[in-house]
Amino acid sequence: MAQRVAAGEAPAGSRRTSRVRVAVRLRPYMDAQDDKGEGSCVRGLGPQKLEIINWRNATETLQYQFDVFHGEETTQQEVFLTSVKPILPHILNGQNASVFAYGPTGAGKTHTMFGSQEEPGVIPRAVREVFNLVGAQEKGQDGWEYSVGMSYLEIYNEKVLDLLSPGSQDLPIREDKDRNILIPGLTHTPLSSFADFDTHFIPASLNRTTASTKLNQRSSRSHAILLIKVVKSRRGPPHRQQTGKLYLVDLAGSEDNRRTGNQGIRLKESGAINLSLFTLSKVVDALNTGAGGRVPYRDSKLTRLLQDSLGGSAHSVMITNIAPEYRYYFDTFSALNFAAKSKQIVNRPFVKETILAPTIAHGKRSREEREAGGSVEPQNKRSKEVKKAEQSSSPPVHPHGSPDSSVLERLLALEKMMMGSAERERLNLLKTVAQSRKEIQVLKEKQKELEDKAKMYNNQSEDTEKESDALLFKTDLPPLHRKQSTAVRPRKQQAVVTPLQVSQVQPLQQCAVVCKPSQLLDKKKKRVQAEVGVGKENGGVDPPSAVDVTWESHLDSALLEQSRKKILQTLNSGSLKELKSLQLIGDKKAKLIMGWREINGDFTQVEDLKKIEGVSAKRFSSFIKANILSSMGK
Ligand SMILES: Nc1ncnc2c1ncn2[C@@H]1O[C@H](COP(=O)(O)OP(=O)(O)OP(=O)(O)O)[C@@H](O)[C@H]1O
Repeated sequence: MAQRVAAGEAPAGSRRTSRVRVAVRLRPYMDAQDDKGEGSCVRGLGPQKLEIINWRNATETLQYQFDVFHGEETTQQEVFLTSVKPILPHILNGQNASVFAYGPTGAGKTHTMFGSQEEPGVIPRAVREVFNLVGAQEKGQDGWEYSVGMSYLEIYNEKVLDLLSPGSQDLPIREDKDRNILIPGLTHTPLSSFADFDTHFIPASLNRTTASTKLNQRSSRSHAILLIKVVKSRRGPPHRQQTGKLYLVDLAGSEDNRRTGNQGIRLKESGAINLSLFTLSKVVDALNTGAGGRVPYRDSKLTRLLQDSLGGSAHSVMITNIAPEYRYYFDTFSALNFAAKSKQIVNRPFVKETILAPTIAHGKRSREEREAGGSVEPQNKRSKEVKKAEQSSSPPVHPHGSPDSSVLERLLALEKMMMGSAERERLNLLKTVAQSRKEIQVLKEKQKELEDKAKMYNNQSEDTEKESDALLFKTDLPPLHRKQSTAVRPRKQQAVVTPLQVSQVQPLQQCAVVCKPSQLLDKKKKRVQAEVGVGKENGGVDPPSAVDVTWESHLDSALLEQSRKKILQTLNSGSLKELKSLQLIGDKKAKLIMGWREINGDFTQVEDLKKIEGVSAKRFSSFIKANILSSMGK
């Protein structure tokens, strides 16, 4: 039976909760994945750093730092040597370890973990190394006897299935008194050598659930978990035994169902996949921020199973796989935010450098050119274009080439969801009354600014509009940029470069909230506001000020704002009981809110409540009125 190393035998400091080491691997750019020929949206900056274009502003990049960054040209051998080999000796000392590949579908997880005959991945290399280490110990006659064995399972739709015994039922996960995680009924096969491992592993891998999705012909629909157990027994008395476990995990892809084209069974599968990955992200976050709070291992089968090999005294490495093509932008951005808890915005026209020189993206530049870091275009032409692009101010990137407001909405929600607990606490503090008042003051000023600009905009003649369009189209930018320039021209009016972390306060959106009826825009202004993207930023939801405000007009705008914030706070962090304490929210609605929150993260604004099943616009109006009035004691 698995027995973890006694405290006295563990190397000093190993009983601390370990951080999960995070490596990022960028797979090579593939023409076939880039039908628009847009090039890469992400690139490496060194052994730990990379940058991705900022979706809010194409003239900026977001830089991330990780424990290790494996660039496009990194070999399987290098990934293994840097990220995996160093943790393997711990298995022979009765400690646990886990290596898991995370990332969007099609980004290279299976390649990293399994590889191919010619380029074997982490799994075959790690198992071979375990046998090498055991062999070396036995040769050294250290007084211990070693035995190696394997189990192999998949978690599919939250069911634990034995890959060494296909057709088996969902297996239970248990914990013994020493907090070891056990799976009664799971096949354990003793192994005598690496060749022996291969004969069991290869056919069992074919039992894994895969399917073809729009993004990957052979997409893994389950989390595949290989367990290698090393049991070490003392030859002579006193007879003691230590067990070390190594989990090698190829996670199913994190995915956006709109892109994968998933429906029916595929949609159900990805619901389960995304939920367990979301829990994994919470676990990794809790371990790495060391907040000392509850680590939510029990919230999914995947994290429950990995509980004794993730955090605690275990050694864990997460290899986040990402793809460079623009069509993966949203997934790459999500994966990076999952993996890193900090990032930096840098003013740097990444897109211009990449896209204006298509030969770079297609890998056709000579080695000298790459090493020199120069572009194939004449320097003066490039710098002119860069300048033009900078002047066109803050065009947001439209990942996957479509200016879809729902994608923007999801990016905003994602940023919010990915924030670490320290930032959450900071935000909670921000929500004190004093702070709120200050914010409202700023927002009022911005509101005035917006109105002035809307006025100015209206005064512009059609001719001027045409003229400026012509100017924008005169640039030599490729189609993507022209499209962006047109689509986002009105955003010039809010070209504020803010760190992503403060995106909680969205000036335009909040301006709408503090509007008084007397300040309401007339029809023409509303049209302009729609053009400047107020509705889009809010995911197409009407700004509340533009709907029913008659009763609100009698109330102090600061108090109104405060009440809305309070309601939003309850929606985002309230328990079932607290949610039910809201007016017009019963047990069913409270549960639906909790479910929505679990899948989509925080509500960005109270209007998001309309996305909950059964909450019509009318019902929402009654809800907001009842709750605001009740919070004011009227
Ligand atoms: N580093 C790499 N070098 C060369 N080819 C790669 C690399 N990474 C991935 N590929 C190729 O990209 C394609 C997709 O990779 P893979 O199947 O490993 O993705 P995945 O993340 O496991 O996807 P899914 O989650 O859908 O299973 C495969 O054809 C694979 O061979």
